[in-house]
Amino acid sequence: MRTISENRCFGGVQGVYAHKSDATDCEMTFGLFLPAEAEEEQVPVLWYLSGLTCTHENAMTKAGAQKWAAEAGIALVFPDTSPRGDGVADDPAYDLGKGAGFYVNATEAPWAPHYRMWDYITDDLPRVLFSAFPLAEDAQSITGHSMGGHGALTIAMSFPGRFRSVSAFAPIAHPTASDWGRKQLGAYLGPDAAKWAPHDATLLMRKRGFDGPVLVDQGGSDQFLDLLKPEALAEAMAASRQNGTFRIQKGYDHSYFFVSTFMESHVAFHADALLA
Ligand SMILES: N[C@@H](CCC(=O)N[C@@H](CS)C(=O)NCC(=O)O)C(=O)O
Repeated sequence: MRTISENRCFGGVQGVYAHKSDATDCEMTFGLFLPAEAEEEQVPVLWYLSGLTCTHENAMTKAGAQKWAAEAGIALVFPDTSPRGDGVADDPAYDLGKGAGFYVNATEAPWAPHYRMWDYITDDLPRVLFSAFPLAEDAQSITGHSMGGHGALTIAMSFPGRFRSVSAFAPIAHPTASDWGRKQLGAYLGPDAAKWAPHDATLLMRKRGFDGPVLVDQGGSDQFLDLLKPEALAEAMAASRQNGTFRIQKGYDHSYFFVSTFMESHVAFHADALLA
C-alpha cells in the first residue's frame, strides 16, 4: 500500500491510499477519513459507496461527511467504483465499464478478469483496511449514492451481522427492472436473470430484508426517478416489515447538493447504531 496524500481535516486525517488488489487484479485507490480518536483507539467505520462516473474522490470532496464523522468519532471509507488502468476493459458509455462496476463479480468477457467489485468491497479492501488502520471490525455500517446505494443495500443484506445499519441516497433500487441494471447485469453476469437477483435490493428486501435499521432518502425531483425505481423498494420495505425509514425529499435532484444536504442525518443514523 502506498500513501498518495494525507491532509488534516476536522481534527483528523483525510488520507488517500493505493494498493494492489487481488480481487480486481489492478491498483485500486481509496479515501479514508480517520477522526482524531483514531490516534488513541480503534474507531467504528462507515463505508460510502459511490455512484456512476465516480472515483474515490467525488464523495470525499463533495458529500461533506467528514465534519459529522469527526464529531461522532467515526471513520469513513471511500472506495473507487471500478477497476482502473490501461489493461482494464471499458465501454464508451458512462454507465458501463470504468466508473460503473455495479458492485458485482463479472463472469462474462471482456469484464471477468478485473470487474470483481463485490469481492473488492467485501473481502479485499476490508483485509487491507483492518490490518493497516485502527478500525473496529465489529463496528461497521454502510451507505452509498445511486449505484453505490444499490451496492450498500445489496451487500448489507447479503452479509447478515457484518453491518449494524445501512442507508442509501437515491439508490438504484430495482436494477433487474431498470435500464440502470439490466444492461450492466446482463453484460457483467450474462443473460440469465436468475444470476441478477442477488444484486437487486428490492428482491433481497422482499426475500429477507436487513437485520438492523435502514434509512433511504430519495429526492422528489431526481432526474433519474424512472431508472432508480424507489417505489419498488419502498413497497418491499413495507411488505417485509423492515425496521427503517424511507423518505422522499421534495424538490431535491440526484446531485451531491442532495447528498450533502442529508449527510448529517445519515451519519447521525449510523452513529446511533455504531456507538450503541
Ligand atoms: N453524468 C451522468 C449521470 C451520472 C451521475 O449522475 N452520476 C452520479 C451518481 S449516479 C454522480 O455522483 N456523479 C458524479 C458527481 O456528481 O460528482 C450523465 O451523463 O447522465
